[in-house]
Amino acid sequence: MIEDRRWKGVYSFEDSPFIMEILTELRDERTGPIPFRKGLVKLGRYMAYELTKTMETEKVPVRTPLEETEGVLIKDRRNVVIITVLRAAIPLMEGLIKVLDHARVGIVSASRGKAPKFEIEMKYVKVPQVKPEDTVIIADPMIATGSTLIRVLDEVKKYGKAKRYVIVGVLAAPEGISRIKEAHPDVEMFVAAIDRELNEKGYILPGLGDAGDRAFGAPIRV
Ligand SMILES: O=P(O)(O)OC[C@H]1O[C@H](OP(=O)(O)OP(=O)(O)O)[C@H](O)[C@@H]1O
Ligand SMILES: O=c1cc[nH]c(=O)[nH]1
Ligand SMILES: [Mg+2]
Repeated sequence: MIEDRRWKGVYSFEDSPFIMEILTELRDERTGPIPFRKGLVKLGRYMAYELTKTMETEKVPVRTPLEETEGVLIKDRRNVVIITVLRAAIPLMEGLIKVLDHARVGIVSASRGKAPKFEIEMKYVKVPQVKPEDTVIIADPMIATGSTLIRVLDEVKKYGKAKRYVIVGVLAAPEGISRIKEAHPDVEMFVAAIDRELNEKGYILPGLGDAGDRAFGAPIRV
């Protein structure tokens, strides 16, 4: 996990060959929906494991069949809310919750409109009460213009003040990170990699394409 020099509290996993190998398969245009979803689940699991290294722990007594010794309890792992941003975060959340198995889960829908406005349509919001001891993890694989996550954070912050707000994603563009940090400076970000830029349609370059469509197929309008 490396903190990027450009922003405070923004980390990538470019130092982890295993996470980079999963990302390479996700980027590959030949990867179909089944391995794509499996890759997102794997990333969620390993990124959650890495995230536990940043959580508060305490020493606890434990009795083995032979004697009393000292063990560890990750206190913060008991106080997690995962916000799943439809659609593409569904498999990422499935991975995160394997490690953060005590998590309460909120679901929000967010659909980004076309360039140049990229208006966010948010029709469905089901979020649990957020408590002061909670770490709120917002799962969304793609952080492009940042509009989606700014809107999600504005919304989620209405449900109570958390100890930490943490975005977990796969790829982020520098433009999106800067906009999110400007609007919500308290937010930490953990992404597999930070890519170069956005194209004129708001897609991340080199990126992996449309994460929702690659995981679930392109929707049609009827
Ligand atoms: O940072 P932004 O510019 O706001 O873009 C990022 C958003 O775009 C994608 O969602 P999309 O609207 O395509 O919905 P989907 O997951 O249903 O495909 C992605 O999953 C993010 O939520
Ligand atoms: O590159 C991008 C940008 C937004 N949403 C995606 O799924 N991919
Ligand atoms: Mg999409």
